[in-house]
Amino acid sequence: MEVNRTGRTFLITGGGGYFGFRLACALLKTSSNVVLFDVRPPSQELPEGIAFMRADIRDYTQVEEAVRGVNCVFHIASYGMSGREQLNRKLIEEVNVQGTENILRACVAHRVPRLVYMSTYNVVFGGQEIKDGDESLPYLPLHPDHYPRTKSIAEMQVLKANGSPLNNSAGVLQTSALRPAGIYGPGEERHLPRIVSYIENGIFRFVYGEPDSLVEFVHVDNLVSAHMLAAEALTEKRQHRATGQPYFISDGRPVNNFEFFRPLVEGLGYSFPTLRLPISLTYLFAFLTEMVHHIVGRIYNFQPLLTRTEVYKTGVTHYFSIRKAREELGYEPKLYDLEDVVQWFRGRGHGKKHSQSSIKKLILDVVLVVAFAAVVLSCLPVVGQ
Ligand SMILES: NC(=O)c1ccc[n+]([C@@H]2O[C@H](COP(=O)([O-])OP(=O)(O)OC[C@H]3O[C@@H](n4cnc5c(N)ncnc54)[C@H](O)[C@@H]3O)[C@@H](O)[C@H]2O)c1
Repeated sequence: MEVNRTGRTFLITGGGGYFGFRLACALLKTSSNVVLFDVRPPSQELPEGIAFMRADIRDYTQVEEAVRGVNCVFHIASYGMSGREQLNRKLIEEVNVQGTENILRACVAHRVPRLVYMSTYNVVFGGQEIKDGDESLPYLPLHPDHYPRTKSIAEMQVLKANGSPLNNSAGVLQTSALRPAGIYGPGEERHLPRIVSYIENGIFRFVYGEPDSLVEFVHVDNLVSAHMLAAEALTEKRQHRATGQPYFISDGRPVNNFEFFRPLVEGLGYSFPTLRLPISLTYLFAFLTEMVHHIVGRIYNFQPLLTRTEVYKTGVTHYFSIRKAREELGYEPKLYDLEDVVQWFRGRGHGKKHSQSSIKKLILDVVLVVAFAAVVLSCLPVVGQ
């Protein structure tokens, strides 16, 4: 790893991921040195001025080495957000909780004055309806699964560490936490490829929940600007305005989850589904999928079609005010749509080219009908009680 330690140096944990790399490229334009810290390298080539360190936040020695000489840490690395990752409790705990402890300890020991933590909506949301919530909402006392529980613990650790005296009386550590909505943008690697594969494989045949249920998204570049503003707002120049504070960050436009993706479905040449299922039935289906994964997952760790958490994250209304971020950080989201995402997928050969064979379609229909019949049948004893 070759870094020029003169000038400002930013360390991005999880910098090999989609968001971390995008943030790094934006920071580079401000003539800063950037170090990416990740267990995997970014999928794109490293521009000059960005260094990559292959390392693990669970290893304190590696974290210590990375933070030396750094002015600000963006702590983005995490594990367990979606799909089968959500079911690996041990790794989720180690990366999200112990990893964050290591980062904070190393910042104090090596006199890093600023840290911005990438948190999530899910520290306060666990499937209950929230309309125009704000930062006064309490942390959810009981989390339905490990990812939000550990993100919540980590966020509390980060905000509690605010004001910690740095080693050798070199001032104090200033911290802030950003809680973003679901991230989208061209090249996004976590949600969009999975959604596109469901569309292309004919699995996206139904939507669920109420048509007027609302959720939120954030374009990657709006989120990048929020991170840069938060880091600025931890400096003396901005009167340490963001110190010890959490902020909800989104595009500021609540939307129905499935309607949000309509331009992607149609832009790739597919029809938007007309079948709408009750959320309770979909939840039960997700529960059964998780049960099957629990039994079969040790032999074949398949990607579950949907988990219960994903069902309520997409089907239950929850959106938050970005007023605090506007007022205190100066955050002003730009208007984006899914057009660049559609073009990104089209540019890589995606999009409907010919109609699916009727045999394949028939088999898929039968599989889906059987799966849902199993869900309905499994409800019957409960209904009869
Ligand atoms: N994707 C979203 O919609 C969304 C929404 C809200 C919050 N977030 C938060 O954004 C951040 C990025 O999330 P993501 O999952 O979407 O992106 P991601 O998977 O692209 O980034 C996470 C990165 O962390 C790295 N990482 C995992 N374990 C590590 C370890 N032990 N040591 C070092 N690096 C490690 C991964 O290799 C990966 O590159 C996370 O903190 C997540 O909680 C994401």
